[in-house]
Amino acid sequence: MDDFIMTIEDDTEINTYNEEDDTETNAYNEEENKETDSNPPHKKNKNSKRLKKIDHKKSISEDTSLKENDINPDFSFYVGDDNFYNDAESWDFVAARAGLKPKLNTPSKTIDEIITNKRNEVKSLLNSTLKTNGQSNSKKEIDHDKFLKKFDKDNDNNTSLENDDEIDEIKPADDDDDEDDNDDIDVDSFGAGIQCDIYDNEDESDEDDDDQEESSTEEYQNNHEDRDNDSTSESSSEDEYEKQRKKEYFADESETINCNIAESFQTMNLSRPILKGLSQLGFIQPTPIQRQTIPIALMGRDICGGAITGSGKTAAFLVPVMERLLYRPRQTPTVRVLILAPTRELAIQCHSVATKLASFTDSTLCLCVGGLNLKKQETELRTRPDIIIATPGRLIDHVRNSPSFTLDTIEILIIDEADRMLEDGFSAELNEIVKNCPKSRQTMLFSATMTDNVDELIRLSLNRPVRLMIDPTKATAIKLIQEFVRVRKHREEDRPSMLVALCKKTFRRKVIIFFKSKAFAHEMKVIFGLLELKAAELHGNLSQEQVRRLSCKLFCD
Ligand SMILES: Nc1ncnc2c1ncn2[C@@H]1O[C@H](COP(=O)(O)OP(=O)(O)OP(=O)(O)O)[C@@H](O)[C@H]1O
Repeated sequence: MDDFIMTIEDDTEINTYNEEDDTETNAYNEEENKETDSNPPHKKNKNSKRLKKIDHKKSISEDTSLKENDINPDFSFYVGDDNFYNDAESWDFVAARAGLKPKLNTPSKTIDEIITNKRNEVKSLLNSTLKTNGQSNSKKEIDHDKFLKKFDKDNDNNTSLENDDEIDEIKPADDDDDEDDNDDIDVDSFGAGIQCDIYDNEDESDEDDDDQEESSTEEYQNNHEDRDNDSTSESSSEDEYEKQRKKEYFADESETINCNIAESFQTMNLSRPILKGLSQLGFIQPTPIQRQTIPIALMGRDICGGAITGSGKTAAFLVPVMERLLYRPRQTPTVRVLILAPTRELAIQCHSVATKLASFTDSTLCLCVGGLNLKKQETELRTRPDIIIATPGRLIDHVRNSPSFTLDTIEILIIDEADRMLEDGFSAELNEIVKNCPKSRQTMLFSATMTDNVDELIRLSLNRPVRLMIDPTKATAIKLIQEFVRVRKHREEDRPSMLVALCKKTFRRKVIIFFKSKAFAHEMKVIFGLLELKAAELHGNLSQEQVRRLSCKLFCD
């Protein structure tokens, strides 16, 4: 969408061209023209003589009248400072501006309008081609593959759609052996329900094997095995070392064994206002992560919690926080709890659960995320709310720029989606926040794929955290079936066309596709639109209003 908007904005810039400037230039040119007319005649003559000479040589076999028409004997080519502004004579914006004006006055189009126009254009083009080929009687659907090819050409895009046959040949990974025999045809395998670790191992060796000559295969395999053995023994000693480090870093399980007994919210010794808040949320029984986390968090221990998406991690950290806040000293308002989330959507979601949970308490909350009014937030922060729910960027903005706002009083630091926060994009911000919080705080990390990499966690200066991994053997939700399509390196350019084919033939409804970049997501949205596949894009370049409209559309339809 941005590409199109930028195009329109470029035009707008041209529109700012000053009429007065232009008039001045024209006036100036007229004067210059007069001066040019009065150029010394001898130079003209010299040039015309030279031209005539050349002309004479060339035109031996040509008609004389034609020659005279082609070459104007009065033409002069004089390169000198005086004549510099001669160029300006032809530099007339009138025509260009006249061409631009109607464009500029038209309202800017939405991406969907642009897609529809483009689609119609190509449709009519295809129809007319079919008619001229005498195939107009076949009222079949437009061949979308051809259409995409046409689109590719139009846009000089590197997306090239192969024949449908190729997509038909996507096979389960079990057929990998056959695939090697016929590499050109069946280069991509479709592995239904195959575990990823199998895929990973085979992928590497397959690619290597393809390039190996018969004679060198044995040697290669031997080397490979040797290397494997070496790396296995290395990794096993590394494992031992890591295990030891983890043992020293994390709290011993025996320390917390007595805590894992709470079967219901009532047996967790929670206060009435919290129990009321829970029942208002409709939470009757705690989920496994809540059952394990709440009692340990209430003891003030640091926690590294990992549980699958949708397992109730938010309430797992909010309940002990709310409970502890009931016993806080109330003389001076103080910011005591900081909850960090990687995105504003997650922060808003967390804030909404926290608000409901706190509705029977006197705890105060503040949402501190990008997109909201900075001044308003600053005023809210000055009231010293008990809990701040924030995204790292906006919080740092306040730490640096809001006078009198500090993190010195934080007693509990919670990092939601900690694995994402530990990624490079957030690491500098996270370090700065952690450095600004007091060392004596309680720290809790939660994530669906919680890391237990000691090196990463050391940065967050946890104090012998308790590791709570619910169902660590199951990396994903139980009902989730994972399949994969393998795209070989030399077929990378076919990735978009494969995706389109999958969405047209196999997964036709309610599909979410994740891309590595906003640009790619946008590009695919355009391609889908042109192919009459209903699709919407959702990424950080959209305004809050666009996201809200899209959410309504997605979830209310
Ligand atoms: N004890 C409970 N009883 C009933 N429903 C619950 C309970 N705890 C959480 N839920 C509901 O389960 C859903 C998922 O909860 P939540 O968002 O906290 O999960 P999560 O593990 O944080 O997921 P994500 O990783 O996507 O953030 C929410 O709709 C929430 O209202």
